[in-house]
Formats: sequence, C-alpha cells, structure tokens
Amino acid sequence: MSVSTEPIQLPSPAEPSTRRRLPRGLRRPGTIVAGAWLVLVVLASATARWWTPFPAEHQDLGQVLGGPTARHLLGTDELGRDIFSRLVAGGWISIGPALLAVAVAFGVGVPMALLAAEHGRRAEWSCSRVAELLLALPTTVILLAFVGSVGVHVWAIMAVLGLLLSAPVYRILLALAQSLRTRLYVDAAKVNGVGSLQVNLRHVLPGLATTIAVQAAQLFALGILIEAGLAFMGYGPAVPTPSWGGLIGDAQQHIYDDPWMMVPTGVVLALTVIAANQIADSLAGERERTAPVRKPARRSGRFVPTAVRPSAVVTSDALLEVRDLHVGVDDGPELVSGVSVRIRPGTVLGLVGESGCGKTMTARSLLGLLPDGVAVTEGSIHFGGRDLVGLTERELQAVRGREIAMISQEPMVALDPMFSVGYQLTRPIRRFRGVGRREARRTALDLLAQVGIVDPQRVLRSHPHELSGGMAQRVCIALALTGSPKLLIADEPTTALDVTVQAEILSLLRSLVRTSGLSVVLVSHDLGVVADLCDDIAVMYAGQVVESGTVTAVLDDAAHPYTGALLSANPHIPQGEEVPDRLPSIRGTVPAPEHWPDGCRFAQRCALATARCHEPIEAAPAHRDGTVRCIHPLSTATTVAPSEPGAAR
Ligand SMILES: Nc1ncnc2c1ncn2[C@@H]1O[C@H](COP(=O)(O)OP(=O)(O)OP(=O)(O)O)[C@@H](O)[C@H]1O
Repeated sequence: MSVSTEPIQLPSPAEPSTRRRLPRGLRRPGTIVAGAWLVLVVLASATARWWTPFPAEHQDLGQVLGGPTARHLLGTDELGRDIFSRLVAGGWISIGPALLAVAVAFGVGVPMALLAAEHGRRAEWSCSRVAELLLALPTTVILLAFVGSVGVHVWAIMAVLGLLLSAPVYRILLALAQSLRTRLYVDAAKVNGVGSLQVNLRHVLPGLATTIAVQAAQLFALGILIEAGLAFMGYGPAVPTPSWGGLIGDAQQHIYDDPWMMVPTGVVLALTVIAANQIADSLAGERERTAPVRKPARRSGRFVPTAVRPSAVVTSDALLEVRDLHVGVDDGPELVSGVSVRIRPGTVLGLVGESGCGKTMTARSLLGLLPDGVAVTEGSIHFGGRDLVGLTERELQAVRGREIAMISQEPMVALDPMFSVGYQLTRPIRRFRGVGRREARRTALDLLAQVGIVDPQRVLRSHPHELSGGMAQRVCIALALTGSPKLLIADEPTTALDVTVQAEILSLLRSLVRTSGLSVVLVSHDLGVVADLCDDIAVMYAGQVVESGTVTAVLDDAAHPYTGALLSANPHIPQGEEVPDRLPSIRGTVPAPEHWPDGCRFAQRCALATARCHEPIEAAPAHRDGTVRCIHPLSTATTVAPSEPGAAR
C-alpha cells in the first residue's frame, strides 16, 4: 500500500541531539564536587580494611589523646586508636544502614504509589490509610521501642526507619504517578495492548526517576544523621566497632581535655550530609527546569460493568454496533444517554457536535478507556461477535491494538518522550506479530513508509521531540497500525496541527481506508472534515445522537435544527457561494450533564421549540437508514414524524 504525500523533512541539525548527556544541573562545579565527595567516602569506607594505616580496633596506650602527627594523621583517641582509620572504617557502618533505609523506603513507597495510581479510588484509599498510619507513628519512639524489644541491631533499626519513611515517599510519588498515568502515551500503550506491569516499568517509573533520585538523596542524608544520632545515644554498633555517631559520642566525652577529637568526624559527617543535599537540590532544580508545561489530560479508566443490561444478540453486518449506550459518573450525572450507532466495514463514521456533547466518552467506551470514576452503565457494544461491555481488563487488552486502535488529538503527547520512534514501534510489532528484532524493524520501516514518511530510517532513530506535529501524528498512525486493527478511533486527529498538515493527515486516513479496508470512527468538531472523509455521520448533542445517517443525506438535507444550526455556523463555504460578513452562531451553550432537561435537550437553544419539546422525545427513523430526535424536523428527511413521545426508533 502506498500513500502519495509531500516529502517530509526532519528538522535541521540545530535541533537537540538524541545523545544523552549529564543534565545541566548536575554539571555545575558544586554538584560535581559533592558527587565526587560521596563517591570517595563510599569507596574509601567500603574498602577501608585493605588500605587504612591501622586496623580500626588497634590500640596504642602510649599514644592516647594525641593530636595529628605524620604517623596518626588525625590524631588518636582515649585508647590510642588511630582516628583516621576509625573514621574511614566507621563510614560504612553509617552509610550502609542509611542506604538500607533509603532502599526500604522506596522499595515499599514506590510500588504502593504505582498500585494506588493504577487501580483507582479504592486502592488509593487503602494505600493512603496505610501511609497515614505510618505517618502518625512517632519515629523516635518507634525506633527506641524497637531497640528495647529486639536489641541494638543497626541494620534492622534502619530497615524499620525505611518502612516509616515509605509513607512520605508514597505521598510525594502518588500525585506524580497519577498525573503520568493520564498522559496520552500511557493510553496509547494501553490501546496497544501493553500490560499493566509493562506500562508501569516503561512509562510511569522513568517519569518518577528524577523525583525518586531527589528524595533518595535527601533521605540518605537524613538516614546518616539518624544513624549517627542513635549511635551517639548508645544504640550504635557494639564496641569497639567504629561508627560516625559512636566516634562523636567518644569525642563528646573529651570535649574539654581534647576538643580536636570532635573535629574530623564532625567535618566528615557534615560534608557528607551537605553533599547529599547539594545533589538533591541540583536534581530538584533540573526537574523544575525540564518539567513540561502541559494542560491536564483526562484520566484513563476501564469498563465497570455495573447495572449493564443484557443485550439482544446482534445479527447485523456491521463491524461494530453500539446499542443504547449509557455512560455515567459513579454516583453522578449521565454523560452519554442511549447512543446507538453502527460502523460498516471499510467505512468512516463521523461523530460530530460541540464541545461537551459526549463524543469522546462514546469513542473511548469502545476501547474501555473511560476516565476513572466513569463507566458504561447500560447498553451494548458488539464487535467481532461479542459484547465489549463487561469484558475484563485482560480481555480488553486483547482487543486493544489488535482489533481496535486509537489515535489522539495530541500526537506529541501520545508518544513517550523517553524512547526513540524505533523502540516505540518495534515493541508492539514484536508483541502483536510474534517476530524477531530484525523483522520488527523491517515492518516498522514499512509502516512508516505506508504513512507517508519519506525518510523512515532517520525517523526510526529519532526521539519524539525531533519530530514535527504532522510527522508525530503519522508515527502515531503507524503505531496504531502495528496490530493490524480492523477499526481505528481517531479523536480529533488534526486539531493540534496546522491547516496544511491537517489536510495531509486527512488524506492519509482516507487513503488507508480505501486501500486497507480499515474502518474509522472520526471524532470531530468540524463538519467540513466530516463531509470530506466520512461515509456516515452521527450528530451528538448533550450526550445523545440527535441525527444520524449517511453524510450525504444528513448534510444535504439536515432534519434536526441542531444539525441545521451547525451547518449554518460552519465556516467552510462551498466554492462559488458568497462569503457572508458574519457567520450565524448558535445562541447559548451546551448545558452541563447535571442540567440536561427531560425533553429535547436542544429545546432551550432552538428557535422552533414548543411546549411539547419539553416532554421526552425518542429518536425516529430518517434518511432511510438513519434517525432524528426532533418533533419539528427541518426537512422532509423524516419518513415517520417523531411528533409523539415514544415514537418508534
Ligand atoms: N472524568 C470526567 N468526570 C466527569 N465528567 C466528565 C469527565 N470527562 C468528561 N466529562 C464530561 O462529560 C461530558 C462529555 O464530555 P466529552 O469529552 O465526551 O465531550 P466531547 O463532545 O468529546 O467534547 P470535546 O470535543 O471538548 O472533547 C462533558 O460534559 C464533560 O464535562
């Protein structure tokens, strides 16, 4: 299959390169010195036994409380032990447990945050209560109680500290993980059938990495101070094993007769804590500098088959048939009311209407990708001989990508910025088609060529930030085609693109439908786009389909006053017709779902409305195969006047 398109150029070499460099914040001299100091301290203390001048426990009673000399660089303590050797050896006893506390804090806090972010309100509620419980416990009292009942085991004490610290870690990471899960590339991964573990590992965890690093550096510094404090109070390692807290405790006893003893350990401890904090600050600064400014996206959820009515068996030749679909917010208003549409194989169905009419909710229902707290409450979605409503998440994963795929309105956000186009394309190809790396690469190149990219080799090596909007949307379309789906849901696929690129993408979609037999559900505000691309149309208003039929029938002979008003407000003026000074607009706005009236939902804004319009109105047959939900139709399109409530659908 080939698509004729204009050549697409990659941005000039002046664009940012894909070569990974150390982030700018970490290249500052202060941060480099801090990092070097930490590396030095960790390496020196971990290898102390092999190179320090004296064993840490070696005593020389002829040299007690001596100042620095060539033999004892930092002097000796009250038993004539070499302070330098003890300081270096004691480092590991302080740093090791601090690292353990950090590992436990993140080992518990990160999975909790991922779990709560992924599994919605109930999981979040449970994890948050556990975190609140941990936060409510007084850390010092718990540690002392632990020492009192179990004894002085430094590593175990620090593991308990790590557990207590997992609560603030969870609290900080939860909001971020939730926000990352709303990114379109996470939806795109789910649409491609990627399992939940893989979504977390590939898309959520990398996004948490900087925050984890910042928090880890801070907790490490805190862990060292807490370990030192405990050792100072006598809850450190058993005598004569050195630790920084223990050395400070020893020095404190000689503060009047040998104040120098306090200096080496105090300075090393302070420098280590300052270095860890310096690195945390630099990472935090870097995170703020590079954080993308994005408008919040919608959260993704799943089908919750509550109160789903068993549906009749569908025997039509439609590829997908939606019957009487109701979507609602848990304990809240209905967002989609009784939508029925069908998509024939190899055709394009346009869902049109103003913002807030329920187009996206309807489209996302087809993939089970509704926001958290929103669910299909009634109706059926028949596809491939089964009802998608009520399928489990696992069953839906098998449908997403392989049978129904989706492209969104923001291609730049739908691609994960962390990975190259090649990686993002070959992963699903290997999974869907069960092919090896080389074959997957070849298929990826073919798909890129198929979506009109003239330089697929280069694009395959690129990262999303190196692509223009139009190229990114082409890559997203290629990504959607990796599982050879039968149906593609395109939610305003050209909204974020400029006009010339919009035309290219529409021409690409048209060509794909024509050459591959793909069916498309196109969500759009734009009647011009729908007229251009679609075979059938469903006009939505306030959660209902108010008119449907073939594009030619509905647009040439609109029956519903809302369709008529949309057509009058449409800025696409046919060639040869006079351009009016001002386009008519539809007065008022779409009411919010909680204010939808019982009767015709458009009545408040309709010039033809009468008292009878405020009684319930059913959809009636129109345009041969379509419907209209109006008792004052504009045209003769209606074959059965839907004038009475309860008229046949
Ligand atoms: N997560 C949510 N919780 C509650 N209501 C929601 C949620 N998401 C959307 N809605 C509401 O559902 C209704 C339908 O929204 P939907 O996004 O489907 O409209 P749309 O026609 O696709 O609009 P647009 O073209 O702006 O995307 C709107 O009133 C919207 O405010």
